[in-house]
Amino acid sequence: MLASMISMGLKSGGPSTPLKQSTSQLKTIFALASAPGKAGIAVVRVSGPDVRRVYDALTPTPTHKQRRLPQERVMVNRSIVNPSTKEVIDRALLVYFAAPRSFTSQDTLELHLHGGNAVVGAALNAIACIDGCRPAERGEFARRAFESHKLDLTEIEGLRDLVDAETEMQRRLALRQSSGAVRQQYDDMRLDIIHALSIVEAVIDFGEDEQIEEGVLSQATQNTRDLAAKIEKHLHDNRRGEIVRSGIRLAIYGPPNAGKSTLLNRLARREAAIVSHLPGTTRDVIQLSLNLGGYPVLVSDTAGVRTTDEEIEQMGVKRAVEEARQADITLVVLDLPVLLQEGRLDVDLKHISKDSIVLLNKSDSLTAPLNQTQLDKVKKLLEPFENVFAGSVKQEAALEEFLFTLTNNIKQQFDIGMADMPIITDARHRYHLEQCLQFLKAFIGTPSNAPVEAAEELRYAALALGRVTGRVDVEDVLDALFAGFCIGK
Ligand SMILES: Nc1nc2c(ncn2[C@@H]2O[C@H](COP(=O)(O)OP(=O)(O)OP(=O)(O)O)[C@@H](O)[C@H]2O)c(=O)[nH]1
Ligand SMILES: [Mg+2]
Repeated sequence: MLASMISMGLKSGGPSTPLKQSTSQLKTIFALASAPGKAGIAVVRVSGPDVRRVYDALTPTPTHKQRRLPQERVMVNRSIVNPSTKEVIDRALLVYFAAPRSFTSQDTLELHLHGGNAVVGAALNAIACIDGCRPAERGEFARRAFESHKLDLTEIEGLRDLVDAETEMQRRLALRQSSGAVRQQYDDMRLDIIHALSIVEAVIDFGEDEQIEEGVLSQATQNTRDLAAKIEKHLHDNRRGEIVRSGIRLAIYGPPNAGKSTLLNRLARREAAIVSHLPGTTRDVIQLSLNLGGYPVLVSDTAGVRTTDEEIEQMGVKRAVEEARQADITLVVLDLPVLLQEGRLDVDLKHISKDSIVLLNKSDSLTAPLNQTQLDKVKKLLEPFENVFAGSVKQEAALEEFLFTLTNNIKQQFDIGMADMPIITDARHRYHLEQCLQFLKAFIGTPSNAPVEAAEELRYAALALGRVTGRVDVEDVLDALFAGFCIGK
């Protein structure tokens, strides 16, 4: 019986009541919402309790007409005036969003002005003179959206990432997160924990006697085990979400003179790095951002690795090794003719990940195409590397082919297909999810005759998940759950 009541309780447990407005929320805030500088349009956003007054002050109305805010969500054309001088600032389009149907949940007015610096400056000055208004702090509109429970932290982070997205994959990831899909998953997991917690709480209150249906507690433990396994799976996502969000770090690594900087320049389509026939040309790490197949890639060209007495070059080599160590992908570039001639690797690849891609460069300067014996020999030298390609960064077709392979490799490693999109896009999420998992494991390991301790572990687990979304009100939800119960009555 208890099980069915709990599920009823879960359904009836609606969202907790919104927070009371803080003093700062009682002020009306305003800011330029579009990018600063000249543009066709500039959008100024005003939000807070004084929006009606701002509208009245900025739009002159013939005395015989009653002042009225425009219909919500309908664009209207108005002359904007300076309330003190009555001078017309601009003829603009205005949209009104009535509370709570706005981004901040408060009354909001958007002014779509002509996007000139003087127009925007005059409009902002005019609003600043209206009582109760002040310029918004960084992120304050989003903060109000969060505080009014309109958005949770993951959705706000998603919005921030959507604005920052430079590539298609970043956009996809951010859009999914900003539209609440990630929040939903965390909320579901949190609800599972609270469900288990309510059962353990019932055991504490009433003991494991006839009032609690047999098997309910063991079912809750099993559900928690399933949840722990699910969280573990999320944590083992190869950090795809975090990496795609911040950019995949790709290090070009190899001995001097192999063509590393030439490759970087071809990728950048400009002379980003100095190229010369002299070994040891590159000393510092040279970085640039690229978009490969929709994935953001931060490419680093590094100094050629060799033993040297030259102090500056030694520093460069150290940096190169460090860069390869930190990279998500390493691209090893070797000089193929030299490799064939010397019959041995002229760079130590022991510490380089075996998933790295190896480019055997300068195939164009071979006197004859690679034969099978040579190929086998090279493969043996490069064991256990499997992603090995021969080509030349100086030949357009070969370079295109190599880029195609590289992009596919990136797609495979960092795939964020719609079906299996990672939910962790931030180290913050990972930290709290790891914490949650620890508490769940502690719960699973707690003996059944210690329900108080077990409940405590679940409570912490729910709090850890709540920290991801910014909802830490376990008690609220428990209250709502228990309101639907009739245990012991
Ligand atoms: N024939 C041929 N020459 C190449 C190719 N790639 C690079 N080179 C030449 O090889 C020389 C060295 O190229 P870099 O790109 O400076 O080599 P690097 O690996 O950056 O060298 P360091 O900075 O010294 O580590 C230059 O003269 C390039 O023009 C290639 O595919 N074919
Ligand atoms: Mg170089």
